[in-house]
Amino acid sequence: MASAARLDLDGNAIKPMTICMIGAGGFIGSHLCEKLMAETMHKVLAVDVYNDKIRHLLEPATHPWSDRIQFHRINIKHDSRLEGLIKMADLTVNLAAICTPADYNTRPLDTIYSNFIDALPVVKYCSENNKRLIHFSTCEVYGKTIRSFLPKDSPLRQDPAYYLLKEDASPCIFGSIEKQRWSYACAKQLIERLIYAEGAENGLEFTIVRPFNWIGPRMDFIPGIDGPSGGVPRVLACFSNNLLRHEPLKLVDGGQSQRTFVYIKDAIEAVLLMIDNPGRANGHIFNVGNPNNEATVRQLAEMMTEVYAKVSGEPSLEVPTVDVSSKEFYGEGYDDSDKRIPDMTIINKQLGWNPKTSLWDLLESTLTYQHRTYAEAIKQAIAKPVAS
Ligand SMILES: NC(=O)c1ccc[n+]([C@@H]2O[C@H](COP(=O)([O-])OP(=O)(O)OC[C@H]3O[C@@H](n4cnc5c(N)ncnc54)[C@H](O)[C@@H]3O)[C@@H](O)[C@H]2O)c1
Ligand SMILES: O=c1ccn([C@@H]2O[C@H](COP(=O)(O)OP(=O)(O)O[C@H]3OC[C@](O)(CO)[C@H]3O)[C@@H](O)[C@H]2O)c(=O)[nH]1
Repeated sequence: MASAARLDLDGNAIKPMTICMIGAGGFIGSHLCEKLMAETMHKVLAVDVYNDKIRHLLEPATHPWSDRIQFHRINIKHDSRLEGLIKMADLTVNLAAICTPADYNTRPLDTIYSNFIDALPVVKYCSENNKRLIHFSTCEVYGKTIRSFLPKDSPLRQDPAYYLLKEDASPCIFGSIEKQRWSYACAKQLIERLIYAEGAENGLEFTIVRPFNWIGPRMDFIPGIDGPSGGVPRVLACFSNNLLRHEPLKLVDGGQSQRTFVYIKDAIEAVLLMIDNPGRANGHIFNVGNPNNEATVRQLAEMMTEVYAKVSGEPSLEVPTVDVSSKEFYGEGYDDSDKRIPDMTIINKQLGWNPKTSLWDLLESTLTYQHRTYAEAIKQAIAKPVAS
């Protein structure tokens, strides 16, 4: 239970605030709502079109926090109630977005509208009403590394100067326009620039978060169980689905791309520090990731296979992975970030935050959750005769 006397990083008592959280029903939103209800006295106006992932917080009405969370089923594309909610709140956290790579090249218009156009009124209402904004961008704004353009045998490829991603120094390197994969990153970059300009010209108090592959329970959906059977979620859910169904994990273009993965619960600690320490967070762009948890997608697949066998007690397949081309998996216009390691200087200096959980440990708790939540439903779905 939350105690009233929480202190910020400078030793001052934190005053309870009202937070308008847009996209509260998603993966990150659900974890942030949980944290705010369990550990703070802040109030949340939770805005989303869905609430399945936060239903456990909304019902029953006897929860000790039930008067501190309200769900508003609103599509921010067209709902005049949004400005009123932002005005009512001290802080707006905007998480709403289309953010699954399978959509970027196949639904580029929806992707650009969602990540840029739909975010515009949120920025405008915050700026006009002098309200603080924490906006969720992405590590994808960095695009590809400089390293990826160096010859394969160049010794410079080992030099962090050519791959470490720094908020205030790294360039944003995207592919050509027909590589529609970059529609998302480009829309996110433009909204970042707009927010930054609102800060510079109109005094908007903002913080921009660039998440580096946050993963954990409730991420996306399992196709055919709690999402469309033909849907393609992000890699954690794709691989979980393969493991649950005893199918080989599909490695796109050989699984050579590299990512750093951070446990959602570690990352949420960083967001809470931003919420509670406006003096240290305002005006900053923060990388939030775990530089120690780097793996190629192939290594991730191998580790998830090993961890799943441990937590499920089921033996792994003899051939646990299969190669697939990106064109076959994602369609025309896909492209990829080669490597994503966050520089941690700014978040360390401003908020003293560091991630704690190793890749093995975070996969162990996440796959335990996936097995408990989905294994039985998958068994039943597989056993059900297909309707003719
Ligand atoms: N999870 C990550 O590792 C990661 C990495 C980089 C960036 N991000 C960013 O963080 C944010 C949240 O990501 P997530 O992983 O929780 O995604 P998510 O898809 O689980 O959550 C997004 C939520 O926004 C809601 N939403 C979308 N459009 C809406 C609209 N028009 N009106 C109301 N609600 C709407 C969705 O219903 C969903 O619940 C996104 O902006 C995403 O780009 C996340
Ligand atoms: O079955 C699969 C699914 C994916 N891959 C490859 O894994 C890499 C990571 O994929 P994913 O996590 O789906 O997405 P990205 O990391 O590329 O992009 C996300 O990063 C942050 C965010 O902004 C929001 O989460 C989003 O854009 C990738 O290389 C896939 O090709 C696979 O091999 N097999």
